Amino acid sequence: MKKIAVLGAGSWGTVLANLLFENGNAVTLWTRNPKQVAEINQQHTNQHYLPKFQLNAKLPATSDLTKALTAAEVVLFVVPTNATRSVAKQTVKALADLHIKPLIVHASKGLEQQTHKRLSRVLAEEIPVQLRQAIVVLSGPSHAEDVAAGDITSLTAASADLKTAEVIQQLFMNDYFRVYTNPDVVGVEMGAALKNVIAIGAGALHGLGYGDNTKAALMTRGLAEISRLGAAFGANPLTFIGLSGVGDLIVTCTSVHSRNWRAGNQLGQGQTLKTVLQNMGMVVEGVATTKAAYELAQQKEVEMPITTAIYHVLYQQKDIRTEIANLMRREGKMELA
Ligand SMILES: NC(=O)C1=CN([C@@H]2O[C@H](COP(=O)(O)OP(=O)(O)OC[C@H]3O[C@@H](n4cnc5c(N)ncnc54)[C@H](O)[C@@H]3O)[C@@H](O)[C@H]2O)C=CC1
Ligand SMILES: O=C(CO)COP(=O)(O)O
Repeated sequence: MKKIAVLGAGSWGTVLANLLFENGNAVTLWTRNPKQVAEINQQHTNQHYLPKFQLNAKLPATSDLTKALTAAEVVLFVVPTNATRSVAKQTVKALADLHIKPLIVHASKGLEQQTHKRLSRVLAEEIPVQLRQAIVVLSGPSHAEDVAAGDITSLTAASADLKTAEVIQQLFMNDYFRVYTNPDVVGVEMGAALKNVIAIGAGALHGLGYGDNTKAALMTRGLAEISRLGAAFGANPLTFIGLSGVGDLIVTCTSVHSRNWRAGNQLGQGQTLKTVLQNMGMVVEGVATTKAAYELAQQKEVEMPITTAIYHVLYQQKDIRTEIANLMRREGKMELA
């Protein structure tokens, strides 16, 4: 049993907080939105992010960060990628004032827009080592809606410090939630971030009316790109055939729960990116990560034709069908090169 602060009450933070609570931990869920706090504490629901889900009536929420962090042994960050640095900055003073040195975990999936950094690096930069223990990344194929329904789910806890990853593994495991460990933090975070880009592509193909062959081709060649860029940053290529690679790619490219897939689907049906993002009401991580991935690929001279095509559509208003045609007209290649 541990004292845990979960920071972020979107769909994923809410479900993870509930799961950790029902696993017997003392959990406090933090959100900046006082109305959401009142709803969680009084109705035990979070209608905007998780319609129909009834939370454990004893799970407490607060908008007071210091209160959430009091005596915390584990702090779980689950805010969108581009909010992680600012939330980490806010925790630092509280950690110092409270004289605590918790384990740090994050379960978000993206590359920071301005710096293109992975989130474990962002957290390591913002939270000094004297205020924290090791950092663990929790990732894998896991839509909040399915976990809320008790669907069997497997994830990976990645850390350079495997002993700490094992602590986190034990905290989350139960009859429907199985966690593996992995020392390859780079591979796990790159797989998690980059699959969102390919999921936008998979949704777009669906919206345009393409069939299963096309989607399988996109996912497979998308995985080749993810692996190439990840390897250029030192990832173990085998990580990409694991839960945070192909596993998460499959679920995000095929599930109607995926915000990235749904955004792509609507783009494929002819809606503008602006309208799609306005109507989603939740984070679509793949949009910012597409730009980061495109720029990293240029920097590292890694070939990422699908990511480049998606970048053209999202950031240069190029036509999706023309981009698909251009991809198909490239010269023939060796598959494993
Ligand atoms: N929803 C899911 O099924 C899964 C989501 N994830 C990842 O978890 C992360 C969070 O996703 P969701 O919970 O789905 O997002 P969401 O869009 O459902 O909710 C985001 C939450 O963060 C809060 N927030 C946004 N900006 C903030 C800021 N600047 N400061 C403080 N709080 C802020 C919002 O108020 C909201 O409570 C993302 O990186 C996503 O890729 C990972 C696995 C599954
Ligand atoms: O990461 C996820 C599932 O593993 C969630 O994907 P979306 O952000 O596309 O909903």
